[in-house]
Amino acid sequence: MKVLKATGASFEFETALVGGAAYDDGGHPLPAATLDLCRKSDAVLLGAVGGPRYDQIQPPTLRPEVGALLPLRSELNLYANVRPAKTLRPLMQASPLKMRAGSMVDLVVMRELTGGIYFAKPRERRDNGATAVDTCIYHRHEVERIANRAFQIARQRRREIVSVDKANVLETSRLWREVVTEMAAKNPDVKVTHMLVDNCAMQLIREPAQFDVILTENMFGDILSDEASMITGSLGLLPSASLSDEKAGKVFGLYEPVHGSAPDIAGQGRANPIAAILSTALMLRYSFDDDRGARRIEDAVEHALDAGLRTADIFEKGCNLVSTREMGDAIAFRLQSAAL
Ligand SMILES: NC(=O)c1ccc[n+]([C@@H]2O[C@H](COP(=O)([O-])OP(=O)(O)OC[C@H]3O[C@@H](n4cnc5c(N)ncnc54)[C@H](O)[C@@H]3O)[C@@H](O)[C@H]2O)c1
Ligand SMILES: CC(C)[C@H](C(=O)O)[C@@H](O)C(=O)O
Ligand SMILES: [Mg+2]
Repeated sequence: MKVLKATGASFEFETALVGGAAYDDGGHPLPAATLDLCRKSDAVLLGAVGGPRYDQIQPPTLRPEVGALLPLRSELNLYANVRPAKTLRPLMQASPLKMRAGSMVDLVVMRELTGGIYFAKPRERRDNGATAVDTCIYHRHEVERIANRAFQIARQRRREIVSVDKANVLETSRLWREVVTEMAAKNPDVKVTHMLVDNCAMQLIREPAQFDVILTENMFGDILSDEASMITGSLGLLPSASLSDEKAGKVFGLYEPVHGSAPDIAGQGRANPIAAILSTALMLRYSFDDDRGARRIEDAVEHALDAGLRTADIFEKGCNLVSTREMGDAIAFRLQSAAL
């Protein structure tokens, strides 16, 4: 919010509880008032939910992830999850991969977000708990709509989609591949290839530069986006946009970092705020049709890094170690001074 205010544009902010904070307050991680407020808004900024304090709540449907984050995504129809991963120029050395041309990354994971094994039923225990069941279901229209968004995004980039699945084993993946193949024939301006998810996990480390758009289902996208983040240097750098259908030229979206609540470092001023800050840039780009504003935020982030500021996760010798707040302040300050 500090960074958005520093852009000089006018926003009306309202806040609402979600996750553990909402559970502590009223016994439910997604209060009806929070969902209503999201529905009435043009866009939602979300702070990560979850943490060890809430991992044992029974039933699991009252936990922050299953009881709040997933219902928010499905209730708001946020089926298209855009997760860009890009090597930032000042952080060329921050990747644990040996830096050579092939290990630079500039890709987008297009993750299907409201279907698959995260949502399908039955999901239950049987035999007094000794057997566990999760179900993976995909419908043709769910694949079509996320693939359509991937084609749109690819057209703004290098026009290459790698569709990632496990079609050698899973029936849902065979449907996925069938539908994407049909759609590729109708969109010949975009190059579409297919890759099995285990190979993709390996190729991301071997030569991440080969990827432009990775189109994939819910759980594979969750895993591959965390993997892609590390190629850029830290999970603390990766933003995400979860988008609904376009209505009357407007795209409703929820914006959050790819990372979680980082309980191991929470409250110590060590978390990198850049993933959250870059998520506000995606908000301007997708929900407010303000690409210039988005670029200004992205430039301010790069400026702070160019100035040598580093939170602990991306610290390198010779740089200036700063706290979460100091990094946020520096980025906001840059935006304010650039606006003068
Ligand atoms: N969108 C969300 O709300 C979301 C996403 C992922 C995980 N979670 C939840 O978060 C909790 C913790 O999960 P986890 O530990 O597996 O994943 P996590 O993403 O919270 O943390 C994984 C590792 O990355 C580090 N990290 C994460 N964000 C960072 C940042 N901004 N700066 C520096 N380091 C950072 C953490 O310190 C940790 O070592 C769980 O309850 C999980 O369900 C929530
Ligand atoms: C917290 C969890 C439910 C969530 C997911 O798996 O989608 C997170 O890992 C993410 O990537 O947004
Ligand atoms: Mg995840």
